[in-house]
Amino acid sequence: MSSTAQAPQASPGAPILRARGLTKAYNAPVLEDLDLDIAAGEFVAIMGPSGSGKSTLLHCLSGMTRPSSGSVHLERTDLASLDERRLSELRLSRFGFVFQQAHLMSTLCLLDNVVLPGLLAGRRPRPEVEARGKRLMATMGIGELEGSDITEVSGGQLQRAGICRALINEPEVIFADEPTGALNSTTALQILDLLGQIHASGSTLVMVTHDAQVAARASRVLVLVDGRIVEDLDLGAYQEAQAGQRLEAVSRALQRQSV
Ligand SMILES: Nc1ncnc2c1ncn2[C@@H]1O[C@H](COP(=O)(O)OP(=O)(O)OP(=O)(O)O)[C@@H](O)[C@H]1O
Repeated sequence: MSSTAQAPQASPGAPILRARGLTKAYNAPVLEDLDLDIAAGEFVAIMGPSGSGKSTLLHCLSGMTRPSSGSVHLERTDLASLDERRLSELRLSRFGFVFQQAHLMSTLCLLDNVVLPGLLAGRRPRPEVEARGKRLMATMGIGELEGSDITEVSGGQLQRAGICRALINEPEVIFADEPTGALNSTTALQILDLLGQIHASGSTLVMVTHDAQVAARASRVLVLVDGRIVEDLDLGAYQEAQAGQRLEAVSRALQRQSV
């Protein structure tokens, strides 16, 4: 087991995620010396032009990609201090992932797909994991589809199952990359409502989106341009009901950056 470098003792209200000097380059620089704190319970939307580094930022924050330099801490744990096995355990047990496509396994029924990360984590007995999977599927409105093959259900139902799978290990942070990008507008709204409920229940949510209307659901919007955060907008100042004002604030921030 590798040693786990730890940051100084976290104080109350300390960020759940903290990036310092985060830099990532492939052939060219993608993220440049980025500092970011995300507090527990925040719903952060990451926006910006195509190629600005949104997905790369999400991947670095979630330990899917290692930064070229700089650090990412989950509470007191420095992700860079973990070897691949420990990093993968951390991702499995403490993070949940929702992608544009649910990427479910075609050889498993929906329930078996949902519970798979719970079984892999090995923290709870199978019956307990299955009971949680069934509860999640019922909450997400797909309880009757437990035994269904993934080819028998709609894109929205697949995405609901993908969200259940992301929640199976009760993650501290849920990362979503364009979670509604492949859905029609009605289904997208339903999925956004579900993500909103998950946030309202206390989860931390970090979501990449191209869509200002989607970002307006967040409590905070980051605008990324050329790998730098050029706008950090607090939407928490607006009440939930002030949807129009939230959307205008996001649109103004994007216009300032000509995104
Ligand atoms: N694995 C990789 N190998 C090489 N280059 C990469 C890799 N991942 C991303 N890039 C490059 O990094 C840059 C930023 O990509 P990224 O996907 O983070 O941007 P984005 O803002 O999410 O874009 P989009 O909105 O189009 O999805 C792009 O130029 C991309 O080609």
